[in-house]
Amino acid sequence: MSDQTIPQAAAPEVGPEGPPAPDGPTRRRLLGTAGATGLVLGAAGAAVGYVSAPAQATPLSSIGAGQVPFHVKHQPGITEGLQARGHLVAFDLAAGAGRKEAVALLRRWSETARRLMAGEAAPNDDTDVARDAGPSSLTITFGFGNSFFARTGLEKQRPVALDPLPDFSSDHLDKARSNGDLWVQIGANDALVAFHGLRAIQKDAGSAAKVRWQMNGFNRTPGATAHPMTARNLMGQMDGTRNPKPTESDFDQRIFVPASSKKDPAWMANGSYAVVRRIRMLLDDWEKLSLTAQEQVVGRRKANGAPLSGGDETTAMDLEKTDANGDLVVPLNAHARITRPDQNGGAAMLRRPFSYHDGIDVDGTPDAGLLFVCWQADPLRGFVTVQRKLDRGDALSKYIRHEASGLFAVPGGAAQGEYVGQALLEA
Ligand SMILES: C=CC1=C(C)c2cc3[nH]c(cc4nc(cc5[nH]c(cc1n2)c(C)c5CCC(=O)O)C(CCC(=O)O)=C4C)c(C)c3C=C
Ligand SMILES: [Fe+2]
Repeated sequence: MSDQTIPQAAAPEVGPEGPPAPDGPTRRRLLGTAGATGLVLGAAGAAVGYVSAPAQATPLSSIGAGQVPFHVKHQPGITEGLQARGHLVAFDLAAGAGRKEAVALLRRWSETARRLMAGEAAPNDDTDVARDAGPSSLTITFGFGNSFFARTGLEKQRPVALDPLPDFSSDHLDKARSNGDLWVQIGANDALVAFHGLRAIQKDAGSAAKVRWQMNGFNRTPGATAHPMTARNLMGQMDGTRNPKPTESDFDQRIFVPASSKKDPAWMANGSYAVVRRIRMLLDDWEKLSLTAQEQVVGRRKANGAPLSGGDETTAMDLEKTDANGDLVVPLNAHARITRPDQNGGAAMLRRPFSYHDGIDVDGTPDAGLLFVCWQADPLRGFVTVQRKLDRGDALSKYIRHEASGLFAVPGGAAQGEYVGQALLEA
């Protein structure tokens, strides 16, 4: 199994003629051809309807061609750059389904994920939704919730780290949209490719599992701005500046379970724990604040993400700096101050969220915010430690509401010929 060293999804090597094919063009090559050619012809010939694609190969655009490998040390969808579109979906095993059905399901899901991530058709009944696109950096990531283990008779394999998250005073959680036996995260840089993945995963579930909840999210399209590495959230802030970087020496130790872990079961080696929170943003209240007030809430400049103590986005925050009146320039309750690892006993997590917008309530309030997904080797030391601190006095808390929650054990990536979770299910 190869090491996963791809901070951004890589485009496959596709020459002007497409990838070499031993016995004629591959399906993906044809898909790319049809997509690109159809686009050009479609613009010119809209009045005469669709034109069938000629057989010459035309390379996919760089976004369509982005491909993330499936058989890697850590599951895909954790360290890759943010994707433009995301779907989160949780399933509960059906009544009467147990370990045997779970094995078959994870086998089906893994094969579907492997194929779709390579830009191939789904194994059964492909819906053709992504026919004209490449893999568009599709990732499909699988996790297990606390309730999965009793359902499958695998209680002894349940990680202690999956103990339910504590209640936080600011929680407004909807139980029906929280947790679940199984969790799947689907991300891609194209909305149709992502939906295609979601539909295939749902169809694969068949009678073995039923959807418990499902959420849709989005991020900026790659290449759409001059600051490709730091995205903005729906409050307009640069969000992700201080994320741990794969190049840092302690990155793996903070984000992934080591094979030598004494507190995690062996099947979690190279895995990670995902905390998922649907956090609504109270945008009407937030947008009434002046720019200065918004910056005081976060502790960073809105325009460029620089700390209020000065410099640019990457400048270290000076926590002690005072203004002419002797007041701290980064307020004591500023979000970016109190979430820092050095204020939380070293607690760190990799935040990899999607924004969401689920329409407008009857009173005109947007149902919009953040599908906050964070990754860590230990959720108690990571998310829980920081959220407890935020619960005690985060200036941002007046403007957000946690509405749903999930905690999932995400095993390491599947080796060639294996399926995700095999080490657990065949333990
Ligand atoms: C419990 C963990 C966290 C929750 C929940 C959370 C919600 C949340 N955050 C923002 C906006 C920003 N967060 C920023 C930094 C930041 N946030 C957390 C943790 C949670 N945030 C951490 C660990 C950090 C990094 C701290 C550090 O290492 O210094 C920032 C600043 C820029 C950045 O570093 O990303 C912003 C902006 C929102 C809007 C939100 C809920 C909707
Ligand atoms: Fe934050």
